[in-house]
Amino acid sequence: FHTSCPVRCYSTELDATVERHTQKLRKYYDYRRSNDGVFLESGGETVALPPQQEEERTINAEEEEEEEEEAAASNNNNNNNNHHHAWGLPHLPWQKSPEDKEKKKKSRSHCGQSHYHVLHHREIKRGVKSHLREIFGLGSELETYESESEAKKADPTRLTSTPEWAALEAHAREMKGIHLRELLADSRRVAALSLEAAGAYLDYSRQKVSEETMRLLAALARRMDVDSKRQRMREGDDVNTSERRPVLHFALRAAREDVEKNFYTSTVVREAVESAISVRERVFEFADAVRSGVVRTPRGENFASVVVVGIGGSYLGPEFITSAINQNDSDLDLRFVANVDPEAFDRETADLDPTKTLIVVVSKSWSTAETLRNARTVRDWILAAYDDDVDRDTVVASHFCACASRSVADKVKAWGIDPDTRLFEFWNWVGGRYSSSASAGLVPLALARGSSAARAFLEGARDVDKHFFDAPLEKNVPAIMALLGVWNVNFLGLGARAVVPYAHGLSRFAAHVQQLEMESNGKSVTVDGRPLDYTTGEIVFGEPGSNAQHSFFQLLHMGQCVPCDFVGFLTPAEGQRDVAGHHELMANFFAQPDALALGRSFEDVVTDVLVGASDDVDLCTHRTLSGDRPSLTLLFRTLDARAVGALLALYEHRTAIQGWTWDINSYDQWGVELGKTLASDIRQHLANPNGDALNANPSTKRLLDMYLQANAPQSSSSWQ
Ligand SMILES: O=P(O)(O)OC[C@H]1O[C@H](O)[C@H](O)[C@@H](O)[C@@H]1O
Repeated sequence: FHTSCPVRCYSTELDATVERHTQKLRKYYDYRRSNDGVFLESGGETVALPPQQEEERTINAEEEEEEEEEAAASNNNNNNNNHHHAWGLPHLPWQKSPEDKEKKKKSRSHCGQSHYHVLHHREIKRGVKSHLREIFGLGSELETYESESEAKKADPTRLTSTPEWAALEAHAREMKGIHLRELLADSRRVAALSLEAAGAYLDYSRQKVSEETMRLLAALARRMDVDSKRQRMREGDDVNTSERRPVLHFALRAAREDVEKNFYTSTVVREAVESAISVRERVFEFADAVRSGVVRTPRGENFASVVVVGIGGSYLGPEFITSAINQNDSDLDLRFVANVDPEAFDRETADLDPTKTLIVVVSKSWSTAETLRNARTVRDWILAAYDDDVDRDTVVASHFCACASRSVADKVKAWGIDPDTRLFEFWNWVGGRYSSSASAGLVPLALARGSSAARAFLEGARDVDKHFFDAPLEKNVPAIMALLGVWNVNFLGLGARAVVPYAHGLSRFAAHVQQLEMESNGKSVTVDGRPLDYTTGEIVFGEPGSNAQHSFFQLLHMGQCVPCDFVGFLTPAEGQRDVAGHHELMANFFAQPDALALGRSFEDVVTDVLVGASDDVDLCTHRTLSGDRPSLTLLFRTLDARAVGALLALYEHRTAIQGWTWDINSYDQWGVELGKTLASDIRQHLANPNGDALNANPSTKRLLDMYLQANAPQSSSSWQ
């Protein structure tokens, strides 16, 4: 309780009482309120903070802004009135009544995402209060507790209380009013807002930013100590604070030279690099032996296919990298079975010969229910294909290998896999979604595409690691991408992002980035447990271009504004000789960002009618695109293993910089645990419906009854 108590978020008058109980709690109650405002005692100094609450400030700012917008719109309306009449447009009610404004104000407080900030804050506050009541026997003192959230809001260490945050809020009001058409007309801007590093060229001139915006964002990141957090990661400190471990996935692609030349100096990192190299070499040796037929099936035949069983980080990254790197030689046929739906297994294995299939089970924890179930299904499938001529243990030992944490070696052994030869371990300093450069990604990649492709992949990632650790934030590709995300989410209110690679090989890239970012940065408390009052994380989705243009791009052009990452390649992918086809693809790649940014003005559409190119006056408003929709362009030379490694590392580091700026831990995922626990109770209930009654709400009970009825022998269930 003492070290994790979130009470320290709140101002309190409780010190005197609490001190009677424990001296240690004192540091959690260091706020004082006075009638003049809020005072924070910090290191013996008292800092006065303005009494106005942040929520009020935001609402006032928004109102001012709205009034400005209304005034601008009304001017615009007067200027354009002739158009409206000439083209028969409906009257547009620019002016809002005072009642409308009042209604809007009411509905705005605690709506959308901020409802959840308030909810989480209340949840913790309620818990803390009952904790104090039960453990410390506090009673009437808690009355004062109700008003303490004001002090919390004025905590100057909180991201939203920093002067840099306020400066960005003010700056955003200015930038919102400048259309991208105007910004893009400035020829100096492209040079200022683009850079090349580690084989990647980033153009972010189509973001709604100026050089000043970037300066302010870097200042915010520095205020949040991003530079020193990055250094702490590089030195192997426990930056994953809630799990008390370092975060060292960059060590997985380091070379010995990086240690010898003191790029990495700490003992922790040096040891990590050494362990990574030794497992990596074992992986490559094994993969080469399988591919060359030295390692064979129990019947002495060559393996023809590989089935990788894993889920989440043990699936999405490995699938992304292996499908992106296509060597087009005599590759082993590679399949992934992730979903616990039996259909996944059936579909992926229907055309495979089990006696010639090597199985790679990827699970860091070796306890993920879906993976263990699928692994059992695969084992049964293989065993069933053998007559009694080969003994069961030999079949499992020959057909299976494992990528898992060393700490679960016993469980791997119990499964029938020899931990000394067939376990390719990774360490607790590699998070699941960061394990593509660990054995989780390297075993499938080296088996399917060869060890030289896997080495090139690691080198591409290593180039980015070096750039990431060395370059200042202003010249750092992943840092710039990260801060643009913060800008869009927190200052422009754009919480989603589309990732659109113009390369068929990157079909699974968006799914990987989705997990990487959403699991890393979707958090509700700061690293030290304080409830957040700002949004973190981005809603990431995507499909490869040009397919995406024909599915969700309509909304991006005319509906909600969703910033996009466009990823493209200057030359066709390795082995692809259809250059004209690549031109066709890239014509779309270059066109879409401009269509989003520039849109199509009403005047332009009207001109079509005037010159006779179109005769449908009624469609003028339908065909107008307001533009001003931000995107960034990321270009690589060609889609090869090196570029895939670079892409992987860029997005990993982007995620880190955002997490540090948002003051959250990007390396835990407590949110996914609850669902697993509930599923476990339900699983038991489904296996034994007549056993102990399930403690569930009426809705779930009813749904389960329907389910059990439908699956009962001779079911006659109906939906009524
Ligand atoms: O590799 P495993 O231990 O099987 O974990 C597989 C996945 O399951 C979890 O639910 C996590 O949300 C993921 O981060 C993890 O990658």
